[in-house]
Amino acid sequence: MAAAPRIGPECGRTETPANQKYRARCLSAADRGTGKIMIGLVLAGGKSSRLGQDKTRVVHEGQTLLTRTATLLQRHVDKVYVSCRQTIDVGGPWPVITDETERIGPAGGIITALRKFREPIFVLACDLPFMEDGIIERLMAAREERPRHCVLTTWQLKDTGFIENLVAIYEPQALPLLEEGVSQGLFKLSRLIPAELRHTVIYTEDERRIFFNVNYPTDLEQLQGR
Ligand SMILES: Nc1nc2c(ncn2[C@@H]2O[C@H](COP(=O)(O)OP(=O)(O)OP(=O)(O)O)[C@@H](O)[C@H]2O)c(=O)[nH]1
Repeated sequence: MAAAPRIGPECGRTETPANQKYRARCLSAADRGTGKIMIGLVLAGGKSSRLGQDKTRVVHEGQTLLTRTATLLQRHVDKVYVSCRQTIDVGGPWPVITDETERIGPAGGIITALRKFREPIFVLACDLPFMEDGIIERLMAAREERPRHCVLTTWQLKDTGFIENLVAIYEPQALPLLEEGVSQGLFKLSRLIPAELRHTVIYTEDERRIFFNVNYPTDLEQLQGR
């Protein structure tokens, strides 16, 4: 069965003229945007409410999750920024970008960075302790091969179809779609970019452990082998 459309009148959202215009612009985007990605964005502005402690400070193998993630991403891009709701001590050389719009979760951080740079951005959540260089490299290679209209290159779990929106490359052409969705009250990234504008790379059940993320105290216990 075909996936349900996530944008437009078919899914109950109002398709405004502005939305249609943005969509057409994205679909006809001529600049394919190949070449090295310069900007990396580590998302670190969450509330960690389920974990009950600041997940950026969780230490794993001698490093905080924030330091580990920023250091990993730094190996693949020119400049890494840390995305937060307010200025924090990131414990490293990475500049902080504070969200222009609050209370919309990771979308706020991504929108703020896309507005600032107008360049493709490699987005990585800070709570992925087993993330690897190979995953970043494979996503970058996949971006080079994407259909030219796609504004997002991201990972998808083979068996369930689950989309990993926070290990992903957002093109500048994604910005109007994100802004439009947010203005309509949609904050979940999975609903902001329609499937036809998304280029996905499949990962298997065996690779799932690489995408393990720390959300709950039980995840932390698992991470620390308790
Ligand atoms: N810049 C920014 N990053 C965010 C925001 N909300 C979440 N993130 C980051 O996005 C990633 C995924 O966050 P979630 O696990 O969904 O949310 P969380 O706030 O960390 O945790 P919960 O409060 O338990 O939902 C993490 O790296 C967060 O730090 C936000 O409002 N702004």
